[in-house]
Amino acid sequence: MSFLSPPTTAVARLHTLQFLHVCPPRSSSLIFFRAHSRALNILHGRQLTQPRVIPFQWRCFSSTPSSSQGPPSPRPIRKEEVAQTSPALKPKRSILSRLIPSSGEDPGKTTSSFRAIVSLAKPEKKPLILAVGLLLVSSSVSMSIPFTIGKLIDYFTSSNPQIPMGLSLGQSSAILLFLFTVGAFANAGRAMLMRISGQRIVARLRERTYAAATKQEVEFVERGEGDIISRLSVDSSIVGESVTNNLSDGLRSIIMASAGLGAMFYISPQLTLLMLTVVPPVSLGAVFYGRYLKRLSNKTQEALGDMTKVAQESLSALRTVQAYNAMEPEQAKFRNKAQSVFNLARKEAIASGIFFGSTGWSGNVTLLALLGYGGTLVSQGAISVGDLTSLLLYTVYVGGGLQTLTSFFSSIMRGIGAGVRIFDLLERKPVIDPEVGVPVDPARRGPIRFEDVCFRYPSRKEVTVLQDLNLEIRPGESVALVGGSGSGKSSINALLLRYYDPIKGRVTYDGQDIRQFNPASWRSIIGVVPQDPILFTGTIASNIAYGSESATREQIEAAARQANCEYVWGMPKGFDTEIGRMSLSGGQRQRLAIARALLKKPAILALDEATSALDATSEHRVNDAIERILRSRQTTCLIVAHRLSTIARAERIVVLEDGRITESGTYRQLVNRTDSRFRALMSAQLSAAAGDAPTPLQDAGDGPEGESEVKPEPPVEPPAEPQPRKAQEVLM
Ligand SMILES: Nc1ncnc2c1ncn2[C@@H]1O[C@H](COP(=O)(O)OP(=O)(O)OP(=O)(O)O)[C@@H](O)[C@H]1O
Repeated sequence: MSFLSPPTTAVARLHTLQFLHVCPPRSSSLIFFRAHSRALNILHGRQLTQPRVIPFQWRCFSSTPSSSQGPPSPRPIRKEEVAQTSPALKPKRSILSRLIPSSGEDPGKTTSSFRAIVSLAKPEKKPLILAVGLLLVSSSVSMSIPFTIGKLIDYFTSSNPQIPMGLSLGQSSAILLFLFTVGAFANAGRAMLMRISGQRIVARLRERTYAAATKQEVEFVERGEGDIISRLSVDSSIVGESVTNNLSDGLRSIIMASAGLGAMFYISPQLTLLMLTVVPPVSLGAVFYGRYLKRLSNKTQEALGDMTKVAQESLSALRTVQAYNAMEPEQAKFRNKAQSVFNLARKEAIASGIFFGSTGWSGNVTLLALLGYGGTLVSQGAISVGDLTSLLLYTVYVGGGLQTLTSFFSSIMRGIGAGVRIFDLLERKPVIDPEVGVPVDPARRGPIRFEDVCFRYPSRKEVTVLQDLNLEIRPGESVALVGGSGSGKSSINALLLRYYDPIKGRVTYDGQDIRQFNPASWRSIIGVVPQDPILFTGTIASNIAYGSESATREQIEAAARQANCEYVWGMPKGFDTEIGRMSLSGGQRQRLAIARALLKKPAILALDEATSALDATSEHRVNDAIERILRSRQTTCLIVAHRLSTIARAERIVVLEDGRITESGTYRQLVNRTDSRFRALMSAQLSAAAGDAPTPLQDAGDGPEGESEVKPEPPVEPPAEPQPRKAQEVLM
C-alpha cells in the first residue's frame, strides 16, 4: 500500500502540477517519485515483482509449488480500450502473436510490446551479457553434479576403483570443490546482476510512465487514476521481471533441460524415452491449467483494483468517515471486496493443488518406473548403479527445468500483457499536449475573449455546460463570475486554463486562439487560486515557490507579504516550517495559494471562490490581498465568487445561469436595477445567512463601496516589515 501513496497524491494534484507548469522531468514531484520508486525497488525487491510460477510442477520428491505468491496479473486491456487507442488498424498476426494465446489484447500491440520490452533491456546490455556468461558457468557446474555423483557411487562400489586422468581421490575432491565454489560464485553473480538490472529497468519504466501520466489531460487521468497507479506499481514490476529474472530463469532451464536430456540419452536411451512418455500428458495439463490460471488472475487483478479503490476512497476521507462514525459500514464494504479476492484465491488454490498434486504424482510414478526398469538393466549389467543414479538425478533436473520453462513462458506472456498497458500510456498522445504549440511571451498583454463558446465535459457528453458564451475581459480588468451552483463558473476557468477545449467557438488571448499556444507556456502566465488550494509536503517557502523554483527568498517573502501571509512570520521556523497537505488553516492555505500565484507575476489571475470557505477575519485578509492585486491593474482577473465582499471588488460582474450569461454590468448598475438577477442572487445569499426570508438589497448608491448591506472590508496596509508575533496570535 505504501507504494500507492506518492503517485496517488501526485495524480490527484495533477491540476496543480499542470497549472504551475512543472511537468516532468523538472518537477519536484517527479524527483520525489523517482527517489521513492528507487527506494521501493530496493525495499520490495522480489516481493513486488516475483512472478507467479504456474504450470508444470514436476519436481520429484516434493510437489509443493515453488512460488505461488506472485503479484496479481495485470487487468487485461478491454477490447473497447484497445479500440480507443488504436483505431481501425488490424495488423497481421505475427508468429509471436500466434504463439501467445490472446487475452483480449491487439496482436500487433503484443508484438510491439514484446519489442519494446526487449529494447528496455538495451541500456543494461553489459551486465546482462555478463550475467548470461555467469549463467552458463553455473549451469555447467550444476549439470556436472549428477554425473559426478554417479561416478562417485561407481568408485565406492567398484572392486577396482579408478579415477580418470590418474588423479588421486584427494586431488579430484579438491578440483570438484573448486568447481562447485566457482559455480556458487557464478550463480550469486548472475542473480545479483539480473536483479539489479531488473530493478533499474523497473525504476526507469516507472519514471517514464509517471512522466507520461502527468502530461496527459486531466480528464484522462482523473477517469483512470487507479488504473494508472496499477500500471506504475504492478505492471512495471512485471515487465521488469520479464526482461531479467524470468529471462534468466528461462535460459537456465533451457540449458539445464537440454544438457540433462543429452546426458540421459548418453547414459541410457531406453530409460530416457521411458521418462519422456510422461511429458505430453503433463504438458497438456499445464496448458489447460495455465489458461485457467490466467483467466483467474485477470479476475483477481480486477477484484484487487476494486478493493484498493474502496480503501483509497475511505482512507483519503478518514475525517468524514470518523465524523459520521461510518467505520463499520466502510469496513463492511472493504470486507465484501476482500472476500471477492479471497474467493478467487481459493479457486486458484484448489486448481493449483490439483495440478501440482497430479504432476507431482506422475513425476514420482515416472521415477518409480525408471527405478524399476533401470534396476532390471543394472541387474543385467547393461548400466552401472552409478549411471542409474546419475540418470535419476538428471530426470529431476530436467523435470525442474521443464517446470521453470512453462512458468517462464507464462511469465513472459504476463510481461507482454503488462507491457501493452504501460506502453499504451507511454505512447499515448494527450488530447491537450502540454508541449505542443507556440510559446507565449510572458510580457504579452491583450484581452481574453470567449467567442460563442459551447462546452460539454467529455465524461458527460449529454449535458451542455456552457452555451454560446461570449465574454471579453480587457487587459488589467477584473471580472467576477456570479451564478448559482452548477451554472458553469468553474468550467469557464477550466477552459481558460485549457484543461479542456470548447466543443464549439474559441477562447482567444490578444486575438489569438489559445489552442495555438503551448499549454505549458500559456499556463505559465496564469496564476490560479483554487477553492481548496493544494499544499505539498515541504516547507512553506517551497510551497510558495512551487512552479517558480528559481525564486529567491526575498521574492518569496515579498509575495507572501503581498498576499497577507503574515502568519508565516509568527511561526517558530518561519518560511522553513515544514507543512503537509492539511497542516494550515483554510484561510492560511488560501493566502499561501495567492502568494504562490503572485510569485509567478501572472498576466492573468484566475480566482476560484478564493474566500468561499473562510471566516470573517480570514476572508477580510484574503480580500485585502485580492484588492491590492486588482488596484494595481497589472493583472487581468477572472474571479469566481459567491461572497458579495469579494464580488464587489471586481470592476464588472457577469451573471451566469445554466451556462449562459444573463446579466453583466458594474456592481452599481446591477444592484441599482430592481429586477436584476444579481440582486436576487445576492439577496438569497444574505437571507440564507441571516436565516430570514429573501430580502432585497439596498440600493448601492455610488458604487461598490456605497450603500449596500454588505460592505467590502476596508483594505488594510500590507505589513511593511513584518513583526514577529506570538504563534497563537497568528495561527488563526
Ligand atoms: N469534471 C466534470 N465532469 C463532468 N461534469 C462536470 C465536471 N465538473 C463539473 N461538471 C458539471 O458541469 C456543470 C457546471 O459545473 P461548474 O463546476 O462549472 O459549476 P459552478 O458554477 O462552478 O458551480 P459551484 O458554484 O457549485 O462550484 C455542473 O452541472 C457540474 O455537474
